[in-house]
Amino acid sequence: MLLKMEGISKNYGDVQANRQIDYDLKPGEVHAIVGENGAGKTTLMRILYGMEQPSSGTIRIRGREAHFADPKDAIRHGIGMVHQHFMLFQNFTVAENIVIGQEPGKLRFDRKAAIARVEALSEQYGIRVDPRARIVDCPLGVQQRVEILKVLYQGAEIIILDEPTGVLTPLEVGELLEAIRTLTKQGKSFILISHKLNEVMSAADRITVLRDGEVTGVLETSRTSVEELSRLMVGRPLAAMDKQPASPKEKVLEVRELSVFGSGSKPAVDAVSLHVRAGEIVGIAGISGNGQSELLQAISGLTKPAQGTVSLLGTDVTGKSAREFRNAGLAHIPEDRYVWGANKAATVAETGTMGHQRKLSKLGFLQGRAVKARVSDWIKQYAIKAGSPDNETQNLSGGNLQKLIVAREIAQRTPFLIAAEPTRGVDIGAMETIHEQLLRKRDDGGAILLVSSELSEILKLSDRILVMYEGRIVGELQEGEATEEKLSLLMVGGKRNG
Ligand SMILES: Nc1ncnc2c1ncn2[C@@H]1O[C@H](COP(=O)(O)OP(=O)(O)OP(=O)(O)O)[C@@H](O)[C@H]1O
Repeated sequence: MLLKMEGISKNYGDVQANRQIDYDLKPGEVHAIVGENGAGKTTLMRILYGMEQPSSGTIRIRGREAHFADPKDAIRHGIGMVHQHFMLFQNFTVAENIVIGQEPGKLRFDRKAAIARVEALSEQYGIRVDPRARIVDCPLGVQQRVEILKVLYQGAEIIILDEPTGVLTPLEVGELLEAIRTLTKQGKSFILISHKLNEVMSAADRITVLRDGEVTGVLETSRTSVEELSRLMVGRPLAAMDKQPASPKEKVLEVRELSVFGSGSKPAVDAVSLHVRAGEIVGIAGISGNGQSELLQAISGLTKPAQGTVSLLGTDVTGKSAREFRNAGLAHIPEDRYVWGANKAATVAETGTMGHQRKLSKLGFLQGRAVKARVSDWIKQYAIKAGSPDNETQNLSGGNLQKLIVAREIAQRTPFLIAAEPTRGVDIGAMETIHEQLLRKRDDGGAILLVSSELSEILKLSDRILVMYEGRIVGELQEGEATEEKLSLLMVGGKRNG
């Protein structure tokens, strides 16, 4: 056995994040780990990568007991980790990022040698990159390949992939799965952490399921199903969702000829017009980086547009502040929960009021008890593993923080909601709850603009779908006529037939 983790436990105060976990990995194997938010997946991997020490348990590599004081130790033992948020230097080239820490050249950085090494590595493992390209200019799929080459350069035999497909396009997901297949043929092994059970089923040989810090099953992929995995993860079968046709009413959001400049010389959003009515969900499909982020920032008051107008319920709010947008009826589940949605040092209750303090204040004082009661309700309703409302936000697992922000924004009962990647990083049970809540808001007359890189999510929830490509809306499809194929074609700039 290449890797054997035995009886791993980890406590954080009263929280038992890992309980007596056994996990092993063979050479050339993909062994996935699945489980609800807060089940303990990240904790187990942080232990394997030397970022945390277990409270008890042992790790063996090829039969020999190993102790990792820090990630450098883990790397020396052949363990590499590709994090959910890539850790590359944006202004450096691909080659520089790969060799950093073990650069060729004694006194000066030997650029030519670095490029040659990266070319050889890329050839050896069949993973294509341009060593001279700067990271800022590389799409996310390429950046991920750079991360994988970087750990291979460091000598990794075991590669941990933490939620690797969250930010990828369908095409890039296919390329990643192909790269995994090529590397396992060469004897490399993968630990794959993912909430996407279909991808897990197609990539993994075995799957370990965690629930509340414990192993509830170790399954051969060929002998299990998505249904069995869900049951082991969540402890109950998932119900099919019932979506009634929409009955759209008055226009709530109206955007006219909106243009926004981003970092490039061309507008990131180019004369976009759209509207969302009360009682409908309008989905925006598109490969990330086609202007969706800039569009959302301009229609939520985070940036000012160069041109065009935005109105909410008939009031022109163009160029107003985020607070004025909120006062005019906006709630916003932001794309990046750490940049816009939460303050890590705040308590769970404070994060639960961010952006909405005024509504919860009397005579300028925040009503602490009322806030805690509300947050406690959400904790129950969305099954958020948060401990108490006084806990620190930074102790929440990624998916639990996402659930808290979603709960906060839906609970405002505003006429308009922007939902950007609302289920990124959340488990299938929570995804079901979030989808139900979004539909309920729509049925209560809310107008929702949904932006998601998950086509299945767009197709499941939207009443109308707009496709964004290079800053423009290049197509509009009604609920019944949209398919994954039609959307995918429009998303890469292709024309719609018939
Ligand atoms: N530093 C910490 N202090 C206190 N509690 C923590 C800390 N890190 C994690 N936890 C808790 O340990 C539990 C397991 O968290 P972990 O991040 O391992 O879950 P996960 O399965 O990776 O979840 P997700 O799918 O949301 O990423 C959670 O209840 C979390 O709140």
